[in-house]
Amino acid sequence: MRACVVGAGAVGSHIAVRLARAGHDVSVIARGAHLEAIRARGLVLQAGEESWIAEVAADADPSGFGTQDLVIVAVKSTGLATMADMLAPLLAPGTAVLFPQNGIPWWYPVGLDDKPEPPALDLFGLGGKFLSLMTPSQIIGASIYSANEVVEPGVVKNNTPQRNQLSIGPIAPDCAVDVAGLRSALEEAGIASPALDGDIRETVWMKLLLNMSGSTIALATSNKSSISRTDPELETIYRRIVAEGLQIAAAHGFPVNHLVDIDRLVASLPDHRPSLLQDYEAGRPMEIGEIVRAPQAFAQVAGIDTPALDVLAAIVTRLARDRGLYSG
Ligand SMILES: NC(=O)C1=CN([C@@H]2O[C@H](COP(=O)(O)OP(=O)(O)OC[C@H]3O[C@@H](n4cnc5c(N)ncnc54)[C@H](OP(=O)(O)O)[C@@H]3O)[C@@H](O)[C@H]2O)C=CC1
Ligand SMILES: CC(C)(CO)C(=O)C(=O)O
Repeated sequence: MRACVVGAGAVGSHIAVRLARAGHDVSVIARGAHLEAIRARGLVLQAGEESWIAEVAADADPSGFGTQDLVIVAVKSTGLATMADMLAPLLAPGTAVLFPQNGIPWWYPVGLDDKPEPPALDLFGLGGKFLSLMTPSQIIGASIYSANEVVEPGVVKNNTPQRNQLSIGPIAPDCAVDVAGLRSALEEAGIASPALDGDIRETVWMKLLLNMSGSTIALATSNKSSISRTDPELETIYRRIVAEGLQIAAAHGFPVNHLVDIDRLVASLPDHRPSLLQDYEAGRPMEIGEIVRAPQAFAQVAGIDTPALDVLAAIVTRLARDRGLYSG
């Protein structure tokens, strides 16, 4: 398979190295010192006791890579608009395009069946750009559980070597992608990708439960996600926000309570600085809109009170605005 990872940072580099190790023809789009290091020394993945180097083609400009079987758009949601302008040379009518962002994704309303109308979020405006480049039948929705960090240019550390899961699914009924084949390729590369019973949006909501709670608490307190496990008072807040998230998801047609074991969620909170905190500390634009404000907006249109989320949202939005990292 010819695969290009567009925006090979923490998550994208992890996937790129694993796919390359599994024998796929992988290229990456990166920039700055990270790009220079990949070109000079290869892309390094450290996972537990293991360390691998993948010699992947790397560039800041995708136009030389040609069309692909798979494009993984692994930038933050905040980088999607710019990246959309660069994607065309990679795309053929049969290219599968996978979006593994955290939070409510831009494609949420595309192909949504008879579920309640979502709120009108600015991020849904990205549909105009992407759907001029590809059809919904090419798009693979995704939700990723895999904790990664670029620890130095060219080197990515995986903080959850025991659990790396990329759940994927079509966003629309007329999907033209061999999703089962793609899942097998991911599994063979060492990334779990279980078959899903329901709509990929269900999985997106289940992941969002973790980020709207654990990532915001970690950001507000400058701690790893595990602080919501080791500090009893924060654990209480974490549980309240997850409960609120479950109500929001159910009100929007995704009742996932029976799939969520809150004690297991608490027990598995990773020793990892969540990407939201990584961005804050590095002074990069933050996914406050997608991870924090979006679930609030979904709650509002459904008439659901979210007192715990609202407190955290006010604090982390203030933090992000004060550093100019969120302007919504
Ligand atoms: N990190 C994690 O552990 C997890 C992250 N996620 C989600 O995955 C998504 C990706 O996150 P993550 O991997 O952490 O993000 P990163 O910021 O680490 O990676 C994105 C990469 O894309 C690069 N990039 C952005 N725009 C361009 C451009 N125009 N040209 C070339 N390169 C570009 C960035 O470069 P630069 O650094 O120069 O901006 C960066 O290297 C997010 O939605 C995140 O929430 C989900 C689960 C876990
Ligand atoms: C908490 C975690 C690692 C789960 O994948 C995550 O989503 C993030 O760092 O943004």
